Amino acid sequence: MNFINKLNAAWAANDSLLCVGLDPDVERLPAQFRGSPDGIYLFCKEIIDATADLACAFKPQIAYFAALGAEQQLEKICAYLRGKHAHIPLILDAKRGDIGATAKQYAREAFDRYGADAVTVNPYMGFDSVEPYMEWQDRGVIVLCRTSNPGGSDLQFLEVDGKPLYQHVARLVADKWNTNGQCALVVGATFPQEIAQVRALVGEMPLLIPGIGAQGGDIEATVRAGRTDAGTGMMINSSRAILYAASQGSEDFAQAARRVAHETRGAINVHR
Ligand SMILES: O=C(O)c1cc(=O)[nH]c(=O)n1[C@@H]1O[C@H](COP(=O)(O)O)[C@@H](O)[C@H]1O
Repeated sequence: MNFINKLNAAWAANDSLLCVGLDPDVERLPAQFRGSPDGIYLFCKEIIDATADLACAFKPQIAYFAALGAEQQLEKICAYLRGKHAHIPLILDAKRGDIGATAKQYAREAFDRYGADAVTVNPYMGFDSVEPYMEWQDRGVIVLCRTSNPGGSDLQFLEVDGKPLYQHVARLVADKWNTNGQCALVVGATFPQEIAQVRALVGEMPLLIPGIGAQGGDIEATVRAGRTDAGTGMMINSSRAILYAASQGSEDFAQAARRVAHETRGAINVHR
């Protein structure tokens, strides 16, 4: 099943637009996982099992693994997801962007090494830097458009031909790059007005929307701006607010993650 079909199926099966982000910061892991050679994997595995029926996608962020030389644990997490929760899309958050020959290697990393259903990429270097990912026609290519961070405005808000740059990215991806129907866009929950602008430009294209939870994005405004007529169209990501939901020592971390994931899915669904 290709990425878009798998996403549609997961939206329906779990009645969820919530993407659970896997950003395992060793400093914040419960004590039993710190210092253990497989600790990151084991922590993420418990989070995954605690939230798999509440999520429409899982999104591991590669930097948390690469910084520690812990790619083998990421490989194990991806293999576990593909085996035990094969119906939930696996998005590798890598935000790659490079010349075509190098992009091909990044695509092999995301799709062959980690077996991801989709990967995040940066459009700054243009179509030939994104095209290599599209050779994997059954996978998703999720292009940064209007990112959630304040500094995203430095470039993405620059006016070009009377429109902010992020709108050109949205149009370019929707009208030209998405030849195989496998693209999605990243738009931050911290900018609901821009989510609405992007939705108006790209029709039903799925949007990956990080920025609720730890970054403070407004769930109601996000959902109202980004939903499609079918009440779907979004992968609304939360990472730290779910991973580190347990208050110091007083609550089991996996139960706390489940509680917050459940509340977040509910808060999203109220406005769909
Ligand atoms: O591509 C992303 O996932 C992404 C894009 C963006 O504009 N903003 C953003 O926060 N992200 C990622 O989404 C996650 C947000 O994490 P929390 O703020 O902890 O929910 C991190 O893994 C970020 O790298």
